[in-house]
Amino acid sequence: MSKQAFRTGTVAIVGRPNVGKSTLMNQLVGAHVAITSRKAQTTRHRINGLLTNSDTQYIFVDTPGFQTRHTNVLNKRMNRTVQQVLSEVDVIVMVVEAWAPDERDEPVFEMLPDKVPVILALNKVDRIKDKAKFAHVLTTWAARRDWAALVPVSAEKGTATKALLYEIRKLLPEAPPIFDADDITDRSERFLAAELVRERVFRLLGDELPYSTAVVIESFETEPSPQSPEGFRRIHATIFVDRDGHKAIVIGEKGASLKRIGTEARHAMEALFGGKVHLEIWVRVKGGWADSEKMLQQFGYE
Ligand SMILES: Nc1nc2c(ncn2[C@@H]2O[C@H](COP(=O)(O)OP(=O)(O)OP(=O)(O)O)[C@@H](O)[C@H]2O)c(=O)[nH]1
Repeated sequence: MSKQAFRTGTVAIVGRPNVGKSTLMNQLVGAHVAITSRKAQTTRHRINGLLTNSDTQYIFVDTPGFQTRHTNVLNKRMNRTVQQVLSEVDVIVMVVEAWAPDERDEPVFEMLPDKVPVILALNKVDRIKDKAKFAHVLTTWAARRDWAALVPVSAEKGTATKALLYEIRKLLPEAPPIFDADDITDRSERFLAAELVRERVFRLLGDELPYSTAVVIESFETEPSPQSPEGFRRIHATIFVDRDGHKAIVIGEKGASLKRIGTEARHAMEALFGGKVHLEIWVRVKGGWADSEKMLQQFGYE
């Protein structure tokens, strides 16, 4: 049998909050996920995860801060960024909940570009009881646009996620891999953990905090865990800012920003490291850090 041509391409996973995007991403990329913010400079977009197997490299790109709930100026601008990213990927996977179309899916649906193939992943099928109703949901979605495929999945149980990868592969261009499969193994988990927190700070607050933050991992402990062979990690990080005003921005109203940074960074760490993570983040003001060579070294910027 002749060997299949290698395929490499970019994939964006979109969907309204809580439909299971992170869970799906974790299932798809498994242990091979790589957050490679430095590497990301070699492609046009930031990378959320990477899966390389014998014939395909899936590059899952980040769609920063897609917001449907609030429509302030910043969010509108961020949504334009999302649209830009979506128009440039090879494949889009739109995730919805399988039991019924939901009007909250509409803003995401409306953002889908015409020129990029879109796969509809109907997630959480493990909770489907009424098969006839589900068939109706499928037909309703099928009529809405020319989907590349409709794939019922359970991100949580891992049902049909292989089928989804198969459908994605079909739509990727023939090309050699961009990343080595194990390119990041020389990066310590500690380093990656700091990058993940920093990435979230930039992703959520980048416009307000240009380059004035640094992240230091104060402690990083891995304990054995009966629930997971990869262990349980306790990570304590500090976000350094150089002004009190910036500290307030990072923390946000009633701590909302910091909470979101923590939750998203923790999800990303769990995807990357494989086991559960307990993440604690503090914000400290350290004036002028960006000008101090000693501090820069301490923060890992040579
Ligand atoms: N029953 C069931 N629950 C699922 C499945 N996939 C995800 N969930 C649950 O749905 C909830 C949301 O999952 P997430 O992966 O955090 O969803 P998300 O779309 O990334 O959410 P945001 O980060 O808010 O955008 C979690 O409680 C998951 O456990 C599934 O296949 N079946």
